[in-house]
Amino acid sequence: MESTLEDYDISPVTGFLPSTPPLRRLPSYYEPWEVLLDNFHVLMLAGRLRSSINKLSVLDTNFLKTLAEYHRAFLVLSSLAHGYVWDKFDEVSDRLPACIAKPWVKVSDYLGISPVVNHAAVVLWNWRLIFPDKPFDLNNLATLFTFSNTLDESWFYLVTTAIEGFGGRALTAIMSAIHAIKVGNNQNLTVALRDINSTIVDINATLQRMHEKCDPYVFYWMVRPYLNGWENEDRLPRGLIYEGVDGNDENGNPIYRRYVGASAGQSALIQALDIALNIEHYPTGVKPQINGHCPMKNYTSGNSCFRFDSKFNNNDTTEQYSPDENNIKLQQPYLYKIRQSMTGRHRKFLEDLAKVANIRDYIISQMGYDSSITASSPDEDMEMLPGTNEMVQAYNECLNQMKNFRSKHLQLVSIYIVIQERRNNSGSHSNSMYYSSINKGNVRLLY
Ligand code: HEM
Repeated sequence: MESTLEDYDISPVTGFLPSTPPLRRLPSYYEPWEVLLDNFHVLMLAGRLRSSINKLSVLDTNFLKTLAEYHRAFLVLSSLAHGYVWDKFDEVSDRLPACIAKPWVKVSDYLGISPVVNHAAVVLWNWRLIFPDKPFDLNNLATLFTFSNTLDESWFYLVTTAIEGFGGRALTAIMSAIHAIKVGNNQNLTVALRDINSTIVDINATLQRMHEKCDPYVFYWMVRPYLNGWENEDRLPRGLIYEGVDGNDENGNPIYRRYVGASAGQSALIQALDIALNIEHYPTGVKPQINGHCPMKNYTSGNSCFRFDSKFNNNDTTEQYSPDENNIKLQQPYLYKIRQSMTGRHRKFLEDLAKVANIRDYIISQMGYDSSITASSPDEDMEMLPGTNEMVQAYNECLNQMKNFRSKHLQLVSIYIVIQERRNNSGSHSNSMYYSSINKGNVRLLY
């Protein structure tokens, strides 16, 4: 791994969030974008968002200088692009004009992400402190932009932003755990594990607050449609044309791009915790062939699950600590795919972390456990380690809290998606042309 968290654009205080609040306005050259965003909701209501965007000239991204400016530009362009494509009062557009598409692709390339709305745009780079002199806290956060102009949408993002805010503590503790292992200090490892545990406890308590101010109806019908991408999307079966970017194929037909939209599954923080604790995701139906189990997390049509890598109980430490990249890639396309929506530096952090994350392996080797403890247990989501040793207990507590996270999250999926979807299927929204057309009976995997 590179030496410090900062090398990966990670703050030891704010984690994957920028260390200072995101920029609220781009330099004056980009005022035409900003003015459109200022007027986003009124223009959409007046049926003039698309025509106003069509009138923009193509601006040069070379005037963007700082990382904060790139983040802001990505948020602005993503918002305008998704407003343009999914305009609530118009037919879906399968083409994005060059004035948005060209700079958006350039900004995305710079950041190492796909040109489609993502977790980084709406969560990591979309907040401000209401009282700048007061601490970062859910009760002191506001969003910079929402598609639906509702408080519910703001709350939906801000709960997730607040969760990301625990990243500084979590990642610092993960790094200390890895260091403690390197120097063989079990006491420090135990302390670090307790710190990791306490951040997951805080994450879970914050996740629970989603219900407070985000109405499932508003989320499902008014927010989620804008967070759609253009992959496996009924209304954009071929994807989206980024005009002025890709040109035509050999037959003279325009080239389409396909990307999935935003999901907090793109949170590098949750993946970092999984990696550090040796919890791994597998998509539905792709159970690993090695021993261990893969309990299905029932996200209706889009199941996602996690398990431990059971290679850990091998005394050959070289094997233990060097995951087989090909094996992982084959088994975890889901995990790798959503990483395309993380910035290049954050993605690199997860890759490097996976190479050195060995907490579970280390504890097992210290405790002298034999291979029988890796046997899968069909009734358990997470395989706790046996024994009352305080280091083992501290590790097991982390697992317990991750289990709690998944269980609380599953409840959110049920309330905010599955139940809403059922209502849709039962026809309770059938009087709305718009709403009934946006989801034709499919439960989308992403928000
Ligand atoms: C109303 C709130 C939420 C809903 C309806 C929701 C829905 C979903 C759905 C449908 C998935 C499966 C698609 C996918 O795997 O990308 C998913 C995955 C995921 N979501 Fe959420 N989510 C919500 C809030 C959150 C929050 C606040 C977080 C915190 C960071 C989060 C973290 C994750 C993670 C890490 C995954 C990947 C699967 C996993 O690790 O278990 N979600 N979410």
